[in-house]
Amino acid sequence: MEKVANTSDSDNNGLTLESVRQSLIRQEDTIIFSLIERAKYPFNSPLYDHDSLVSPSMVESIVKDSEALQAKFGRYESPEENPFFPDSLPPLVVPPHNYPQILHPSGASININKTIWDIYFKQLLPLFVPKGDDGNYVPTAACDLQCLQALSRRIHYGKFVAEVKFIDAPEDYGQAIRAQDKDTLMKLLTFVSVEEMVKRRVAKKAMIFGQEVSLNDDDKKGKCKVDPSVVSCLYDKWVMPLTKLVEVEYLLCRLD
Ligand SMILES: C=C(O[C@@H]1C=C(C(=O)O)C=C[C@H]1O)C(=O)O
Repeated sequence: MEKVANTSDSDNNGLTLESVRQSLIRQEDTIIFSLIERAKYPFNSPLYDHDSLVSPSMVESIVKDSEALQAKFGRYESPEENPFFPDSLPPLVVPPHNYPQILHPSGASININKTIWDIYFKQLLPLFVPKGDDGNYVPTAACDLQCLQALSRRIHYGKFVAEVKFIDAPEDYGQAIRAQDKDTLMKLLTFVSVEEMVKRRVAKKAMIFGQEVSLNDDDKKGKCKVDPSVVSCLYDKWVMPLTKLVEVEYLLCRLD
């Protein structure tokens, strides 16, 4: 009988490295459109102020309450979704959807949203929104929520990437996992040429999605709504390294 070269189709509900990469490419659109939407508003610092050490900021309350509402209707039943405030989420009010169990159970609970939250507000936001305060706090927070959820979904999708890579080469990965060797795992899962393509593609998408569209061809194109080099830098410095961190964390407990 002929040997099947790639076992991932049968083992993983049709998920392959190619299909997870296609999903990451589509998620780039969501991330870039959500950044463009957030860039409509200035920084709006009152959203992020704490009155005291104990009381939450406005954005924290809005994200927390939005997550609670979405949890009731099953958002976090999906293995692709991870909450920023996982404690005390309300129970489901709808029947659970039976998502296929693709991920290894111990890796499924990895959640690095605290890191994503800090990077988004402290480092990323000041890079692409103008300074100022226009009072549109709730629409601005709604955009922050969109950006956070899109970034979180993309970065935690590293679990699926890691799963298909493991299934495709269980011996190579198995050895490094048993040795709990993070450096070797990082080397095995890294594809520099893919990362270079991602950086170039997201810059190009930012340029195309963020341009002014006019019916008059003679109109001068204004500047992009989000600087393409900021998007490429976001992927280079944070999105891809964090995705790989999730991949390593997932693999470390893949044989538990
Ligand atoms: C996601 C993958 O794993 C790694 C992370 C990448 C990313 O976050 O875009 C790209 C290439 C790999 O170094 C992949 O192989 O596609």
